Amino acid sequence: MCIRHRPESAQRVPNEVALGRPSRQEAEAAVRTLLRWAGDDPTREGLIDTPARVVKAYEQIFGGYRMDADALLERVFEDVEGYSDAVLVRDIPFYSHCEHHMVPFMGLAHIAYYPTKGVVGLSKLARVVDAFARRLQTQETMTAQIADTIESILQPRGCAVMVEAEHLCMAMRGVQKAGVSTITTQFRGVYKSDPNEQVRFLTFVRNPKG
Ligand SMILES: Nc1nc2c(ncn2[C@@H]2O[C@H](COP(=O)(O)OP(=O)(O)OP(=O)(O)O)[C@@H](O)[C@H]2O)c(=O)[nH]1
Ligand SMILES: [Zn+2]
Repeated sequence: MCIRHRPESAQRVPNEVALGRPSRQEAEAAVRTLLRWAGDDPTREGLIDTPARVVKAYEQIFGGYRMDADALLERVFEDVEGYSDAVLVRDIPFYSHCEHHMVPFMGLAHIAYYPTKGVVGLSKLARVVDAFARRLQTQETMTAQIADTIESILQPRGCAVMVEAEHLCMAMRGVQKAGVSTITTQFRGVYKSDPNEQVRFLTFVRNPKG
């Protein structure tokens, strides 16, 4: 097993101090404002604890801003008998929020990479998905960020990421089309240069579970 060390400058966590993060009290007051704007009374019994609950929920669903995705891939297992074929982790469920409406989009992520100097713990790939999903996102940005992190930290021969999701901002408001699926992909290394690798990836992703 080996742990890679990275320079501070390589870490990609937004700097909360530089962003001037508001206090919890300020965040709760903002929720009360939105409740009033929506037409309800934040002082009624059913809503009295809601601002605190919303802020607590935001800590989790936007917890990705405080996750260092690069660090999640630091530990590599080298003792795998020279295994060097693709590793594909598919059907990773995620929940994110679109940066345009702050409304959820959710779906599945599929990730493959060709290891070079050992393999990474499988759960860590799912954690990388969460690190980017738990932020305000576009699906395209999230897909690219996952691929960028795997490529820069693991330096694999190739890396493929596919994300398929439904955006509630298209289902419950606006154009109101439920059940629409959006698919985004990023192919790097051999997955970019060799169309056969893309086909193999898509075949594994689509292969029915048996
Ligand atoms: N490309 C992309 N678009 C997204 C994503 N999430 C939401 N959108 C779209 O962002 C667009 C925002 O469009 P705007 O015209 O600025 O906002 P709007 O008036 O609320 O648009 P409507 O949703 O059409 O009512 C919409 O077309 C959404 O469907 C995403 O992850 N990727
Ligand atoms: Zn949206």
